[in-house]
Amino acid sequence: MVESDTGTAARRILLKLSGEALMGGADHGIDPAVLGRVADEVAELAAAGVQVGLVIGGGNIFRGAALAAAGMDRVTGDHMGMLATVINALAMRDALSARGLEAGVMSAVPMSPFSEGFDRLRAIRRLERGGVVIFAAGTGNPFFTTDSAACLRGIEIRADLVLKATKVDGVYTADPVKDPSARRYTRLTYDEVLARELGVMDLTAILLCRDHGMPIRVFNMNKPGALQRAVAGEDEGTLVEQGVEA
Ligand SMILES: Nc1ncnc2c1ncn2[C@@H]1O[C@H](COP(=O)(O)OP(=O)(O)OP(=O)(O)O)[C@@H](O)[C@H]1O
Ligand SMILES: O=c1ccn([C@@H]2O[C@H](COP(=O)(O)O)[C@@H](O)[C@H]2O)c(=O)[nH]1
Repeated sequence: MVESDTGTAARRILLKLSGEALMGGADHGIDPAVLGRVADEVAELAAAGVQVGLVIGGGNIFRGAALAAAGMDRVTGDHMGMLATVINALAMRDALSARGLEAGVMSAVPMSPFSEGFDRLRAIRRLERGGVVIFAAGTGNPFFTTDSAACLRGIEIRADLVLKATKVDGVYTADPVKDPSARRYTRLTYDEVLARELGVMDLTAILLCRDHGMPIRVFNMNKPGALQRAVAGEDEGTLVEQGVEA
């Protein structure tokens, strides 16, 4: 367990990693240095007794909406996007296994022999004995995203919180990549994110967390130590939860 005197330390987390962030400086694919650094951080958490479930996006390979905008059938595009998340999950399993962790991929769609199928109780048992579970293929359904999959799996495995690791420092008044004058929130309620349509996560995911009281912390995965601080309950990025005014 990671200790903190500034907040509640999480015992079990669902960590959502942006696929796009895995590209590093490239314009697609997986940068082995970024993959290795993230795997090191996950291994550090596991060694400290934190139970880690992972969901990785697919934006470094394919996104269904982008494929549809280029003329492809949307459902086929989403299937390709879900397959992209499986590729990322396999890469992460390899990196975690190389660090001595018991790491398994559980796919939302049958993918034998590449991956096991999703099994909630088996996932919880693996987490309880110190293993890491990577939930792949999103929710298994088109028209969803891996943000929703992360919140769904987080709720299913009874995680203490969902951590969204992304390329920006938290949730802002507007997309900070497009608007340099955007200001970061420290805390927000689910309803504030929904009412202000803050685009860092899809709103379906926020609704799901609101309905099940699952807190979400958004933080920058490229900031050294940010993951550890987020798990320790320290003031890092933006916390989205019930009933706390901004
Ligand atoms: N209000 C906002 N606050 C913060 N970020 C925002 C906001 N609106 C839009 N964004 C953008 O949302 C992005 C979140 O992207 P991220 O790559 O983490 O998500 P993803 O689409 O879930 O993952 P993937 O890269 O795998 O598709 C940020 O990089 C940021 O540019
Ligand atoms: O439940 C899901 C999750 C994802 N998809 C498709 O995969 C890509 C990649 O996921 P990101 O969250 O964008 O990283 C997504 O764009 C969808 O096309 C899905 O269909 N269902």
